[in-house]
Parts: sequence; structure tokens; C-alpha cells
Amino acid sequence: MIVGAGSGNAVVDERFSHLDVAVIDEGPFGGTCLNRGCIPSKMLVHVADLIDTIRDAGRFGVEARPGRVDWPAVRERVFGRLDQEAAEGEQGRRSSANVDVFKGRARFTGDRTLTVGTGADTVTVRGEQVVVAVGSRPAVPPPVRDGGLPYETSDTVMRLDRPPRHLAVLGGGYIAAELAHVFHAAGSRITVIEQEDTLLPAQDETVAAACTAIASERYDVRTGAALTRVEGEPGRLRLVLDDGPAVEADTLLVAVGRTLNSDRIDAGRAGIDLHDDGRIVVDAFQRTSAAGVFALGDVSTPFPLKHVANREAHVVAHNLLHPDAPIRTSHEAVPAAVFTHPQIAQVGRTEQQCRQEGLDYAVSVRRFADTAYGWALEDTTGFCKVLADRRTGLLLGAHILGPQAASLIQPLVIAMSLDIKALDLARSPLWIHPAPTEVVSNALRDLDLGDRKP
Ligand SMILES: Cc1cc2nc3c(=O)[nH]c(=O)nc-3n(C[C@H](O)[C@H](O)[C@H](O)COP(=O)(O)OP(=O)(O)OC[C@H]3O[C@@H](n4cnc5c(N)ncnc54)[C@H](O)[C@@H]3O)c2cc1C
Ligand SMILES: NC(=O)c1ccc[n+]([C@@H]2O[C@H](COP(=O)([O-])OP(=O)(O)OC[C@H]3O[C@@H](n4cnc5c(N)ncnc54)[C@H](O)[C@@H]3O)[C@@H](O)[C@H]2O)c1
Repeated sequence: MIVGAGSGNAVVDERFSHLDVAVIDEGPFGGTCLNRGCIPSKMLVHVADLIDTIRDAGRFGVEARPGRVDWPAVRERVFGRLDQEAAEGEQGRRSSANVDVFKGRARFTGDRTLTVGTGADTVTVRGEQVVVAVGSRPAVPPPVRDGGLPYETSDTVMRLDRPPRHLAVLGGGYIAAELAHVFHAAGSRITVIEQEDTLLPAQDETVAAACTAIASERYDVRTGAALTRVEGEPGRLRLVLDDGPAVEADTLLVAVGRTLNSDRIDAGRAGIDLHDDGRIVVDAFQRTSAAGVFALGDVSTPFPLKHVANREAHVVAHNLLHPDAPIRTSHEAVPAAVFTHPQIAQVGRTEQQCRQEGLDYAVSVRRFADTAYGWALEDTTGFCKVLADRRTGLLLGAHILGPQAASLIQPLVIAMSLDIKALDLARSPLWIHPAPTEVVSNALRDLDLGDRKP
């Protein structure tokens, strides 16, 4: 039984054709990523990048001005395609001879036993092996929940009929950064309210400071501010903060993190243990505390990212089929990117974590502006920052803010996951000139690791 047809749906392939499989989901197939997460947001970010590029063209001696953004056409390009993908995904499962699809909310009633749906339509499903992949949903803090006024989340905002005139974004993390970029480009005025002292506060301190400065040039940024109440009426909201003037906006986007769906499945009735933060407890083989029950993705992982959920699904599939030779999930060197303009990418520790852990580390920061490709781009804000252990010469972390950061981070991820020393990575392979990767090789080369060989 697969509970959750987001990343859970990827577990089952032709290797399972000898088994009876149940796939259960209360929503569209493909889960958060396909329907309301990674994919629609990145398809919209591409449009925003396009608009920003046109706006910026004057700096390159090109006369150009963005025309009117046809939002319904933009939205239709995205969801016309994705809604069809979700429907085809479900249909594909329904047409498999060995798969039964159950639509509705699942809850455990006992050992490897679930009910699906409510009232007269409730069915009971029992399996020998269970995969719990029920993911997460947007968290909504009390001042918004109790205010009784309309608000949007990432589940709804991308499907609005028109861009807001003034969008207030509560939270300054991943979703805020990407969707503020989208709606700013589409013509909305943006105010971002973040309770910490910088935007993206979980990023490396140099990155968080730089992206806060960049965002402050485009948006009204309120850091160190907590929302106390939402007043007004639909379309004329007044957000009262504990610090600074109130924010007037027609639309509120809540982006303050995620609530795990483990609170809706009666996990305890199946003997499935939870961490204090609601995550399902799993071992390195993705096994829960209940025999025959595995979990993966946002509901159990310390890294709620799609590429991590995909890897965990691969591990679960193997371990379901080969219980005598199970494989482990590695959460070493997990990369992540924020698809803003400019992009941000990271892997490993931040500098503040290196300091807190008392590590003996070297740090090097090189600017895109000091590379030939940076000249071509007229870049003024981008950089690559690398941190390495002085004792071992291995990378501890890497952080890139700038064009194509999500791709430029990959050699550094490879070095960290294969234990390649920072200076070996700088010196051994040839790095193409004058590609943007030169900012990475330059940063690595500048690390002071007590080894000054050319
Ligand atoms: C706006 C946004 C942008 C994102 N962008 C990125 C990105 O660029 N890169 C990245 O790596 N990650 C991104 N993420 C995170 C990524 O989407 C998640 O980490 C990933 O989708 C988690 O997959 P999952 O299978 O664990 O959960 P989900 O995809 O949420 O799947 C869970 C499924 O379980 C179903 N379900 C839940 N409870 C029940 C129940 N009781 N009974 C039956 N069915 C149930 C749900 O309907 C859903 O289909 C983004 C997230 C958001 C919200
Ligand atoms: N590109 C990507 O990989 C990508 C993009 C979007 C989302 N995601 C995933 O989705 C998750 C959820 O994204 P998110 O942006 O909702 O969460 P987040 O954890 O990235 O950021 C939430 C922010 O809201 C702030 N906050 C919390 N409560 C607040 C309050 N009451 N008032 C003001 N600020 C408050 C936090 O300090 C934090 O900075 C991410 O952690 C990430 O795993 C990934």
C-alpha cells in the first residue's frame, strides 16, 4: 500500500508487477511538487526571469521594455500542462492490471490497516507492506487563522485570476523569495514580513545579508517583525505588526513553513512513532518503528526537498524488494537552490555552523564580477563562497549567489559526496574559460589550506 501519490507514486514500477498494489491519495497524483510546488513555481519563475531580463536590457545597450503580462495565458501554460500530467498519472495507475487506486483521506486503524474516505464511502485496506508518503501542507499561524479574513498559500496563489495589486508575504524563506520574484515581475507591489533579522535566515550569513539587500531594493522588506493581527475586509487587509507601521495590502500570502500530514493519519494506531516535530521516525533504511511500514519524503525527512524525497523513494523501492540486502539513504551533502533572480544555491555547512561547531576552517569568497563571464553579464552582486576543513582539506560547505547558481553548485556537491579535496578539485580538472564555473574554481583556488602549490 502506497499512502500518498506524490513521491510515493515513484516507488512502484515494473519490478512490482508480481504484487497487488494499492495507491491511495486524497488529492491529484503527483503531490505537492507537480501540482502546487516545485514545478509550477519554476515555470512561473522562468517567466519572471524573462521579464527581469527585458527590464535590464538597457544596461547592455539594448532598447527593450516588457509588454503587458497576460497572466491568464501565463497561468494556462503552466496549469494546462500540469493538470493534464496529474490526470494522466492517475489514469496510468488505474490502467495497470496489478494496481488499485483509492481516492480519499487515509487513516490507520491498526497494524498495516487503513480506512480511506469518510461516511458510507469508507473502505478498509490492508497490506503486507506499507509506504507512508503523505507529505506536508502550508502552516498557517494563529493571527491569520483566527483573523477570519481571506489569505493565500502556495497551494492557491499560483492559480489566482490576476496578480495582486499589493501582495503582502508573511515569511521570508524559500517560498516567499520565489513567489515574491514571480509576482513582482508580474506587476504586483510586494511587502515581505520576516520575523528574523534577515530574509532566508537559514542560509549562510553572507548569502542572507546579500539577498536581504537585493530584495530591499525591489520590495518593502520588514525584518524582525511579527504579525499580531489581520484587520480590514477582503481585498483591503491591514496587517498589524509588533514592530513598525501596519501593512495595507489586497492579498496576503502565508509562507511560514510547513505542517506535516502525520497529524492526520492516526500513526499511533499502527505503532508508527513520531519525533517531537511530527516527523515519522525512520532508520537509515527508511523503516518506521512498525514492522513492514516504511516512510519517505517531507513526512519523515530532515530535508524537505523533492530530490531528497526521490532518493528516499528509490531506497524504499529497493528495500521492499530486497529485505535481505537493504540499502541506506545518505543525507550527506544535500544541495538546495532558491530560484530567485539571482539564484541562490548551497550545500553543506554555513559559516555560522562552522563557527558554532568550533571547526578549524578556511573560507574564500570570489565575485562573479572578477571573472570574464561576470563581465559579460555585468554582474554586480554575485559570489561563490567555499568553506574547507584545514585539517583534512575537504569541503565543509559551499554557497553561491548569482546567475545559474543552481547548476554551478553541482561540482561542489560532487566533491563533497565523493570526498574530493577542495584543492584537488581546483587544480586537477580543467575548468572551461570563460564559463561561469570559473567563479567556482577561483574560490576553491583561493582557499588558504597551508598548501600554496600552483
Ligand atoms: C511552492 C513550493 C515550491 C517548492 N519548490 C521546490 C524546489 O524547487 N525544489 C525542491 O527540491 N523542493 C521544492 N519544494 C518541496 C517539495 O515540493 C517537497 O519536498 C516534495 O514535494 C515532498 O514530496 P512528498 O512526496 O513527501 O510529499 P507530497 O508531494 O506533498 O505528497 C504527499 C501526497 O500525500 C497525499 N496525502 C496527504 N495526506 C494524506 C492522507 N491522509 N490520505 C491520503 N493521501 C494523503 C497528498 O494529497 C499528496 O498527494 C517546494 C514546495 C513548495 C510548497
Ligand atoms: N527551491 C526549493 O527547493 C524550494 C522552494 C520552495 C519551498 N521549498 C521547501 O518548502 C519548505 C517550505 O517553504 P517556506 O518558505 O514556507 O518555509 P521556510 O522554512 O523556507 O521559511 C519560512 C520563513 O518564515 C519565517 N516565519 C515563520 N513564522 C513566521 C511568522 N509568524 N511571521 C513572520 N515570519 C515567520 C521563518 O523565520 C522562515 O524564515 C522549505 O523549507 C523547503 O524545504 C523548497
